[in-house]
Amino acid sequence: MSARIKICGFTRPEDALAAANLGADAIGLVFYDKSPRHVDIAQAQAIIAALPPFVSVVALFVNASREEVESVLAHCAIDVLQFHGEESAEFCRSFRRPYLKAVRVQPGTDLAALAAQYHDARGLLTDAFVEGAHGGTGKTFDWTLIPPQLPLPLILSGGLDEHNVADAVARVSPAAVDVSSGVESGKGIKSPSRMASFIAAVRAAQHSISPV
Ligand SMILES: O=C(O)c1ccccc1NCC(=O)[C@H](O)[C@H](O)COP(=O)(O)O
Repeated sequence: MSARIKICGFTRPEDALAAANLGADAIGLVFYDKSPRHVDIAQAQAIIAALPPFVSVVALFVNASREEVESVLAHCAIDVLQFHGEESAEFCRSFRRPYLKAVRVQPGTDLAALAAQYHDARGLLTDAFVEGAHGGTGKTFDWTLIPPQLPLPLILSGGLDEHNVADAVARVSPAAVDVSSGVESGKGIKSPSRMASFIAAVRAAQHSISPV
């Protein structure tokens, strides 16, 4: 299986279209108003409208209320929910949509227990633990903290870029990789050349692992 690629934190339709044309499988929209990559519903609708078919749209929340999540679902064509805060499994599954649970990994994080807790998630997204931040930090974490066999698909995230993603794919064999800062020219502004280099690095790493 080739690693799928999600690029997160779009604020402009043209960047999302460029990502899709370069081969990204999914784009992420941040509905968290403390993020520099935050989008409102109107911005999200414009970004989604720019996408070609078969690119998944992931809506990201940090400890949002039920009403906030439902409002986004009512107004935007969202394929997958991504929860980046302390949301319970019961809350995550209550929307009856595919969801990802993000986990900020540090020594002592029990990923196997979290995979059991969020067993109906489409995947566990592992991100770096940075005090006071919920994501989008551009920081990596110690990938050896990831157990070799998790019962959920692993989406590797946190500080990935065009220089380290091939090594990450070779070491961790994730089901997917997720990137935000590492393909930007500024907060929320995605660089087409960095996105192209990132995607090429993932594909090259995959090819060297399984050439056919
Ligand atoms: O992107 C943000 O600003 C953000 C803020 C709060 C919670 C999550 C956020 N992003 C979530 C993502 O999926 C990022 O892609 C992930 O954290 C990795 O970010 P980076 O290390 O910058 O590649």
